[in-house]
Amino acid sequence: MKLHTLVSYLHSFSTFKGSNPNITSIEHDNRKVEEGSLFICIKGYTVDGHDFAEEAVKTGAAAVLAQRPLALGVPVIVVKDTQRAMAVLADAFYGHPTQSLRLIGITGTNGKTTTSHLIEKIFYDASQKTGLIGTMYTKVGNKIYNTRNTTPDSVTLQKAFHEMKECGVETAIMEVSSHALELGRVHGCDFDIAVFTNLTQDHLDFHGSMESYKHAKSLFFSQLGNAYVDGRPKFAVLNADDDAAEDFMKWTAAHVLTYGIEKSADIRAKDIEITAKGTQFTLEVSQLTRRISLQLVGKFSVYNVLAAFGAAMCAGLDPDQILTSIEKVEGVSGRFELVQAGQDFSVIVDYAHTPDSLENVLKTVGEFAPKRIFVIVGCGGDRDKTKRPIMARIACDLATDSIFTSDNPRSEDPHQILRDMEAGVKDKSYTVIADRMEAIQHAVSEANEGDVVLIAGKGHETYQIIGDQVLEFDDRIAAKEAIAAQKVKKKE
Ligand SMILES: CC(=O)N[C@H]1[C@@H](OP(=O)(O)OP(=O)(O)OC[C@H]2O[C@@H](n3ccc(=O)[nH]c3=O)[C@H](O)[C@@H]2O)O[C@H](CO)[C@@H](O)[C@@H]1O[C@H](C)C(=O)N[C@@H](C)C(=O)N[C@H](CCC(=O)O)C(=O)O
Ligand SMILES: Nc1ncnc2c1ncn2[C@@H]1O[C@H](COP(=O)(O)OP(=O)(O)OP(=O)(O)O)[C@@H](O)[C@H]1O
Ligand SMILES: N[C@H](CCC[C@H](N)C(=O)O)C(=O)O
Ligand SMILES: [Mg+2]
Repeated sequence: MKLHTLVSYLHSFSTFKGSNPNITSIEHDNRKVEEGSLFICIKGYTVDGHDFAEEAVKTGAAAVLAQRPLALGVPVIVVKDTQRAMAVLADAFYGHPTQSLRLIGITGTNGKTTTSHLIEKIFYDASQKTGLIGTMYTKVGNKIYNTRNTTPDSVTLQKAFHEMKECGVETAIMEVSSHALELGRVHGCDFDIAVFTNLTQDHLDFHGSMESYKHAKSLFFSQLGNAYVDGRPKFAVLNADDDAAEDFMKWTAAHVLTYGIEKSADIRAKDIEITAKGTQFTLEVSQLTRRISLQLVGKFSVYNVLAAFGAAMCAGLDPDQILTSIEKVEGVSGRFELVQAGQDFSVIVDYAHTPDSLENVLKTVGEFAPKRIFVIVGCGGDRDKTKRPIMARIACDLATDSIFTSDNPRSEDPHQILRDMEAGVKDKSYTVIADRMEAIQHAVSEANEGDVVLIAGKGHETYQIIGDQVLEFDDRIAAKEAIAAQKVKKKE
């Protein structure tokens, strides 16, 4: 696309004179620039992209978009907000892919990954070609790409949608994080269905307060558009049991479908029965009442299922077909995942890394655990510090044995993170073992027949980030190794 054509999509920019090169790609990282790229300078939290513009031009950038004039020998377009302009340009450069894709987004503190995987499974079973973007990976047709962020930056995002279009994807499902909403990563995405799971404490380091965290989430619904846009219906699927839903309902002009367990809702679950192997409940929606048998465990899983069901209903899928798909789902990687290594106690790996998710998962375990519950839990470094003492208290209140350990300390001192956790439980007993492998070994060596060991926080992650190092670490493998070593020890 020619530079002048591309730039014409921007509403306002400082006039520039100069050549009209062909733009071959859009990049905001100079290390990815190729001959003919448009390099976009982003002022980040760590560095300022403007400092890399010269390097980008040396590598072949044909033009630069910046927030201030730069003398570079290639056309420089100046805008007030390059982050916002990047979203507009990426959407245009890739041919507005989401205008002709069914796009379903899921936001909320917990349950985004699980719900998005459920929705993807439903559409896949309905013989649709699907795309998925989220915490675990980006899937385009049959191809899988690793992701750095739950919701990638606007260029990566639009590029993925474009690729989806190229390979015939009809429905794209994506997680929409609050960071993405705040930073405009999803500007330019034409969502058809916006799903809300819940709003509880997390990310206060970034948003500052629950109020502004909620505001970021609300943008998803207020920006959804009218009930019909170009003849396409727009839907907000909201969790009626979460207080925030009432406001989101007011702030969206789209059609609203609610789901819930406690309060009255369009889609309702009743008579829930939870066992270690699954969950049963009765689903009520308009004319349909059906007993559902899930392989997923916990009340929170019921919420995710209701949300996924609601989204699929909005897309016009057959309710019976949707429910058949849902009942077949065995689980999502790293979410309440059982580790079986021949031991006589249960080991569960789960991604609970917020107060609410930890409480939910421990209460769920409490529903069926006959004996002791060991929980191994840590809190991420460079993330919301205020959740640390709260998570420690939840662990001590709901488990019989709490072991505090490290969960991606990143640039922080792991011992300081542990001290922050301990501040919440001065009156309780617990064990602190900073090394995660040792913490798992400790729990495994203490657990007896019928006990449950819950390893929380890292779920599907296959790494431990300590300082700048990303070390290989997988809770599932660690647990298996610990169990095997324990068996050898017992034999000796
Ligand atoms: C706080 C935050 O969101 N940071 C994001 C931000 O990083 P940053 O502002 O530090 O970027 P930076 O390093 O200062 O770089 C500024 C600019 O210079 C460019 N640059 C940089 C270095 C260089 O050598 N050359 C160069 O051109 C960069 O490409 C960038 O355009 O922009 C990066 C590129 O888009 C993101 O990957 C990064 O996410 C980091 C990894 C992160 O940890 N984000 C978390 C907090 C986050 O966003 N989480 C949510 C999910 C949470 C949930 O699921 O609950 C998410 O959506 O992932
Ligand atoms: N609906 C829910 N309500 C509360 N807790 C939930 C819910 N669904 C899942 N959880 C808990 O939260 C953990 C994370 O779930 P999931 O990965 O689906 O959430 P997420 O919103 O994608 O998280 P992230 O923001 O880190 O990407 C699960 O392992 C489980 O413990
Ligand atoms: N999306 C979350 C994931 C947290 C996972 C946990 N293992 C941690 O590192 O804190 C975040 O980036 O805050
Ligand atoms: Mg996720």
